[in-house]
Amino acid sequence: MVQIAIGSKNPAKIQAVTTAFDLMDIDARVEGVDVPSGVSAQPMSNEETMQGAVNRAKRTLLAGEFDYGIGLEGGVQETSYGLMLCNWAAVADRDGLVSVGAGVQIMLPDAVAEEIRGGRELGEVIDEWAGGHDISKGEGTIGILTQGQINRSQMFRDAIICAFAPSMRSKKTE
Ligand SMILES: O=P(O)(O)OP(=O)(O)OP(=O)(O)OC[C@H]1O[C@@H](n2cnc3c(O)ncnc32)[C@H](O)[C@@H]1O
Ligand SMILES: [Mg+2]
Repeated sequence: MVQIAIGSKNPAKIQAVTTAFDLMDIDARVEGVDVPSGVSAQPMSNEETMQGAVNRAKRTLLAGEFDYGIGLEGGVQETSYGLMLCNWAAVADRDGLVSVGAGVQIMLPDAVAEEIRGGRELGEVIDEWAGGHDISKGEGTIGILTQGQINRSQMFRDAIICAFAPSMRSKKTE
């Protein structure tokens, strides 16, 4: 059984890891560990969000006797079509290898984007905008904006599978 630590206690993130390993047919024990991301509470670019995921993955791996540390981070990226929601996954292993993968991206409504540009966190803004509570722990902004077609857990699940792909390939050639 593979021992996996995920650098968050957010249930949507923990669920994403569990489902990703189920889909990859890997027998895994998944534990949530609270670690700092080392980036802003609201990362403002793809690069900063990716760095947050990598920091969490590395720190999580050191938190116990784990085979892999996983970091998941949400953020935003300014584009010529407005502010996009972006999400990154990182996997760190005992050999010091780190790999990353990303989730689908979606345009944020102008009213939401303006609040975030003004310095607020998406989690709080989306709750207000959608009239919800702790949306970031459930369907997520992606769930709200896609009418539930894609939820935060599914989005991170795919990002994790992409981040884990190099490890899967190296296992096969061992
Ligand atoms: O406990 P942690 O793991 O930190 O979980 P989190 O929900 O805070 O998630 P992130 O730190 O990765 O996300 C950074 C910020 O963006 C918000 N956020 C990111 N993606 C979101 C989503 O899909 N829905 C709602 N809020 C989101 C989140 O609430 C934070 O304010
Ligand atoms: Mg956070």
